[in-house]
Amino acid sequence: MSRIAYFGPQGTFTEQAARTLTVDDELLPVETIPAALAAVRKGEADAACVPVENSVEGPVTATLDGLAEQELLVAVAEALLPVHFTVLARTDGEPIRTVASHPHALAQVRQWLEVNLPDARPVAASSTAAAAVGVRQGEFDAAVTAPVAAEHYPLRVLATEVADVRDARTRFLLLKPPGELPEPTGADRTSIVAAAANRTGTLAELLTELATRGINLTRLDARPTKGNFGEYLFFMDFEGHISEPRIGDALAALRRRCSGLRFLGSHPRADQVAATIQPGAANDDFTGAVDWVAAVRRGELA
Ligand SMILES: O=C(O)C(=O)C[C@]1(C(=O)O)C=C[C@@H](O)C=C1
Repeated sequence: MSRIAYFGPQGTFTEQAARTLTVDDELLPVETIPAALAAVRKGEADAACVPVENSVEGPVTATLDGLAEQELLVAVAEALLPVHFTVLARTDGEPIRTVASHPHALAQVRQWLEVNLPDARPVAASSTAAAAVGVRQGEFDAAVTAPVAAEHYPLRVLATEVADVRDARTRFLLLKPPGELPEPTGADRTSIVAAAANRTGTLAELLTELATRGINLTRLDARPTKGNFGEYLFFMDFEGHISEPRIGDALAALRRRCSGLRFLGSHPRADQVAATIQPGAANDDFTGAVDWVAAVRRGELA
């Protein structure tokens, strides 16, 4: 049985994601995303489950920063959850003056709050479930939570299915120390973080390495290096698996071009969308071309 640290406490969306990614494993709630990553790095957990991006609010920066720093962790699986919220309130019927949640959650219900709780002040909490704990303890009057939080925290259900944007989704990663990679499935995602020199055209050069190999980018986020203005780390997700010749070829080219490159994993996509393969960019095209060069070198082909 593995120990999975997840961004908790109990009743977060991340707990739901961890349950879809694990079977019979021990789930360990921790208060923050850095704490979940640290638990794996310190050997207190075998894997960590954390959110990485939301279709409305974009990247979860604590996860990106945590993956760029310290010992390497790689994603071995992902989960995609639909995101709509339940609003839980104190049970004494007092007016609601504060409404707490994770900043990503508050951003996804801004319009709903303006219409339905116009007098309530939004307050950032470390997670949606931590906000519910805060309401139980009398710190806040209401919390914007995952639907499952209502089962863990006995509070008054003020509203369900709350979301400014229908069909919002959050993607979660299961992260482990480097080891055996998941098998390729044909519908995989590879993630990297690249440090590039601050000069004209570097980002375009990196993207061109993918584009010329017919590799479809699925996410691009820039995070500051926290040093000089203008210096960024580029987080890229693209279709394909490192075991494929076309992806290996692209990674080798990126490795040459970047001042620093971290491989953050190749794993099956939760939506099972198969990679788009451009003409001339199939794995057979890459291996065939390498074989041809070898034959020419041996003097077998003109
Ligand atoms: O606080 C939680 O419940 C989380 O799992 C975090 C998180 C996020 O980081 O985006 C997950 C999904 C929702 O988009 C809102 C919050």
